[in-house]
Amino acid sequence: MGDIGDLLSEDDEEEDQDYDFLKKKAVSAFGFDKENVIEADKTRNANDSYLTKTRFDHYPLSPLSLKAIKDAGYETMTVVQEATLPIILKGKDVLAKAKTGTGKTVAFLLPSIEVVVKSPPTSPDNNRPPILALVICPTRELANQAATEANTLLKYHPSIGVQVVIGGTRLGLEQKRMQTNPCQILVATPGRLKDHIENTPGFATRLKGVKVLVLDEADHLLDMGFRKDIERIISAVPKERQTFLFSATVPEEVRQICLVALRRDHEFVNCVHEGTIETHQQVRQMHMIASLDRHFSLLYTLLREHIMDNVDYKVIVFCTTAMVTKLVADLLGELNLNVREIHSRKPQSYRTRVSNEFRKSKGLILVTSDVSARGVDYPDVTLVLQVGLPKDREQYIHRLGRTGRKGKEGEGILLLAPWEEYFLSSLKDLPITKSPLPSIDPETVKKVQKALCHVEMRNKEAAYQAWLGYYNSQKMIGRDKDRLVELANEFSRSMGLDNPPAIPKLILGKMGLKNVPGLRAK
Ligand SMILES: Nc1ncnc2c1ncn2[C@@H]1O[C@H](COP(=O)(O)OP(=O)(O)OP(=O)(O)O)[C@@H](O)[C@H]1O
Repeated sequence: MGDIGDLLSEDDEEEDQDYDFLKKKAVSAFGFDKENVIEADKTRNANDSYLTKTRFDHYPLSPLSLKAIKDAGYETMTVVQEATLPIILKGKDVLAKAKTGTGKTVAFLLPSIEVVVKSPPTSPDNNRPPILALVICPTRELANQAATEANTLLKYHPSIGVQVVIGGTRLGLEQKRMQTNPCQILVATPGRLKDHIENTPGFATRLKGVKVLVLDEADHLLDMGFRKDIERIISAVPKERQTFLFSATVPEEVRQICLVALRRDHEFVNCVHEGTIETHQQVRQMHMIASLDRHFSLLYTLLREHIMDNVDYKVIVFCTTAMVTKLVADLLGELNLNVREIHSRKPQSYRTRVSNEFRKSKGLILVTSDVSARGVDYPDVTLVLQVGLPKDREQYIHRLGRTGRKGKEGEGILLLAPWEEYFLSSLKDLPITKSPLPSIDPETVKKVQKALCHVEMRNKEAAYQAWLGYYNSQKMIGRDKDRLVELANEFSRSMGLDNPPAIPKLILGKMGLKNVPGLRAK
């Protein structure tokens, strides 16, 4: 993504759709009132455990799948698996809401594999063998992760194959793999799937065999810039199919939009009981308010304290954009912390390698943009630190959900500037408490300032431009352009710059910031 790409959030966010129009269209088309809402069994989940006592062999699943489940160490079903499997096995569409880290991937993969197992084998001379199950994920890491989980479950199904199509890899390589290897199950990111529909000979024919469509992180797929791609994908698969939409968050406005993908008699399985919180009780949530000029020193202090208190520390630091992520990673590296970075400006091979390394490691800090906000399953993360305004409440919840997985404990800190404090009103139902700021000794301030001097100027320029683009798109901040520029220049000073970097006129034009006082154009 070029410079302009940084003005958008990671996923090419488009202008918010006109929800009212879509809501009316969806409700009139499908009759929202037909939806049947099922609350997962409350009694089982009294202590907020993610596991039930129900064994997988309680259900008529393929013995080969059960064998793989046993090998994977999955002894009993999680709440969402127990709640959705019987409904899916009855052939119904499902919209499922369940907390982060509670096994949603297996919940949709297991029944998808059952559909494949029960489908008649394709004749070997069919050079367009049908793709029977299509799983859509919003990010590349998530697609790779879901494919890996699928392969775990397919351990004893040698004739069933999973393929992955994601951006950042050569289209031709993916075409070859899908042609030469079994591909009854395809896991894809929306943009790259659309590429194949439009450019891979015979691919559209193969999609006509789809019996199961899964939208993982469904609310994200339906509300961001993905919408058009998702609608294109839905039009490319048969209407006669089962559809599963899964997420840890299902905001009301998305409930309506889900109807463009689901049958009117679908079931809404809600594993987050009414009146309970959408985050995990065992995850301690704090927020801190500090002026921008203290953020880098505070971040360093908080990380050092966490490292000293947790020998097996494993930290994720979320930043607002790819370029701010790069700046923070460079700074923390200069401060000799053990840091890796993942964002959209890194090549896919690098992202995959770092993602796999972080999954297996402890004693590591991953600085990342929202490409790692949802779904990625990194075991034993001890702290999630969110620096600056999350895109919205849902993104805060998903980011926090990178810790506290599988019932484990965890910690979340949200670091905001005073003018970002309004965001907390969207979290008021969550157990997030205000934490006093740790004391920052003058030596630390000096050390951070010195480290900042070693961060390349072009990284600071890119971070400044991306910062401006991000906050320009946040309604509460971006609507007062003069104030936005004042705040951006405060951010510029926090990077140690005496003068804010100049920004190309074209970019300023795109942002609607031409001639705003305080900006330098080039
Ligand atoms: N029945 C089970 N028993 C034990 N562990 C399980 C079971 N099912 C899945 N898991 C494991 O639980 C972890 C979390 O699963 P998964 O990543 O699917 O969570 P999720 O609900 O999709 O989270 P998110 O909302 O963040 O996407 C994974 O490591 C997975 O292997």
